[in-house]
Amino acid sequence: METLNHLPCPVLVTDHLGYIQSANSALCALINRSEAQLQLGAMDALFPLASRILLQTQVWPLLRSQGNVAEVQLSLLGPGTAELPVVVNGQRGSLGDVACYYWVFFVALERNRFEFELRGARQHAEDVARELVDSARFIQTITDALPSLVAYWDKDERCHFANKPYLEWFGIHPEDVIGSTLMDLLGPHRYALNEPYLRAVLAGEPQRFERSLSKADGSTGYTLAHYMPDRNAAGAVVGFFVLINDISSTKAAENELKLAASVFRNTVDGIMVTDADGVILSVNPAFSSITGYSAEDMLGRTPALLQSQHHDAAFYAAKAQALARDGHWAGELWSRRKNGEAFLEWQTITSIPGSAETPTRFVTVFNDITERWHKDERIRHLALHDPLTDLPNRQLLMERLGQSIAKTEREPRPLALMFLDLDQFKQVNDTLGHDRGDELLVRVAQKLLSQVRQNDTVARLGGDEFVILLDNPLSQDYVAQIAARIVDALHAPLTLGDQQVQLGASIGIAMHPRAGATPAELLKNADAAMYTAKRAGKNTHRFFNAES
Ligand SMILES: Nc1nc2c(ncn2[C@@H]2O[C@H](COP(=O)(O)OP(=O)(O)OP(=O)(O)O)[C@@H](O)[C@H]2O)c(=O)[nH]1
Repeated sequence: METLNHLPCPVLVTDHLGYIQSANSALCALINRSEAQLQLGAMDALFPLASRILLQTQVWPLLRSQGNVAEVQLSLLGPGTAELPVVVNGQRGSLGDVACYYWVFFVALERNRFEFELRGARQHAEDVARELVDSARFIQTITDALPSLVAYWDKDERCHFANKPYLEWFGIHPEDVIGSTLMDLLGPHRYALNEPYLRAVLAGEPQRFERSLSKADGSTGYTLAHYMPDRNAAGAVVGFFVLINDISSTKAAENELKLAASVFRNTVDGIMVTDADGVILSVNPAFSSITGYSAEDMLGRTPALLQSQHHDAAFYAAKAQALARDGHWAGELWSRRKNGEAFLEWQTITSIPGSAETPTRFVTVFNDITERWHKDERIRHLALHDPLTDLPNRQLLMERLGQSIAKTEREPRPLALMFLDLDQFKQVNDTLGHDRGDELLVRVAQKLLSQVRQNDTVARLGGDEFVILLDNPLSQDYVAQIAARIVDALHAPLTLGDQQVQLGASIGIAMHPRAGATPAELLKNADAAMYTAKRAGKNTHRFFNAES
């Protein structure tokens, strides 16, 4: 019975009649009796009357029939007259071959404390469990509301947690995800792609990688994934957290930006970005190669640095006004390179309206069309000039004549048209050759130009026929003087190679408007007057006279 003494609660062993076989030290201490005093006495003696009645009427019958009783509230006689409330549990047992009964007492006070502690522990466990449930729900709710995909996988690659976006991305039912493996989720192909990162994170290395990731709906998103190792208290990796962000739109925007930056760098068009005050914020390499100004030259300056002398202040003012009104301007513009050379550009300026976050910007895109302009000019020139002498041809002469006539309608003034034909030119060709004839025609052109003013026109109609348009000559006498001067100048001997040549010229003059109101009329009548001069003996001039 020694073992009973190790028990912290009071214990009594009786025979089937209730005689005490043994009592442990906890019981002896409780009721302040020695075991010897108790030995072989009736257990009833340990209880006050009320408890004894309960024992005999309730407890023993139950114990005999069932073999045990539990949680019976009785009182023990304590030291003096004290009654100690106890809770009694009885259990049938045996000592060798003899049946016996074990009685275990819980002192109510202790029992209450124990129960209190037990209740407290239970409450605590419930609270912890509730907290766990609450925190799981909290995490689930929070992560479900995130745009990111969140999951947790253990070291065996089994899923313990996945938020709603994660489930939706992969098209998994919430019930199916917990416990499923990564291989189940990803399939062999995607698993193989992810495997290096899995190995690395399970080896304790956080992973960050970008990847196209197909969705359950068949579309593909561009993602940025993070794998973060989860370690236990001992530092061993027990799983890993997954955080995936869909960065498709950021990536697309990034790609657009990259493309725009690449266009900015590589386009052959010059690009200049200014702020609302026209201060240059950036220029591209093509800008520098066209203008000769580096980015360092231009940043912080204004485009005024490029202005040429080709346009007046009104031009620039009109351009600024159109830009302010329409947010856009396009046109040709002469500008100046760093080396001072003028160049023609085709320029487009677009204003990019600002917002609260972004200020207004002006983007100027231009290309150098000087060369094309020169080519066009050359073509235009060739179309309107005589290739041999470079004098205006018939078409240009008629245009200018038309313009001059139109001008006289606004501000009346005299116009004289001289038709000049060389005398005996054929002979030059015949005797000196066609090349010498050409040379002579060029010399004649030069002589004619030297006889007239800047705003007069000397044209060659072809062969040895020239026309001179005198714009606003002082008088008919003045015209006659010029004609005589020209005849004299052409009559002066010329040296062609080693030959001396003396030419003559016949000039017919039509005065506007008397000798014709239209270019064609004037030309026809000047031609007629020239024939009159030829008939009069050549090397002279005649005015057109309608009566003659
Ligand atoms: N060298 C050269 N000769 C030309 C050119 N175009 C026309 N001719 C020649 O110029 C001559 C002009 O003819 P005409 O005006 O009838 O001859 P002309 O000898 O001046 O006769 P008159 O005017 O009556 O004095 C012709 O012999 C043409 O072949 C040219 O571009 N170069």
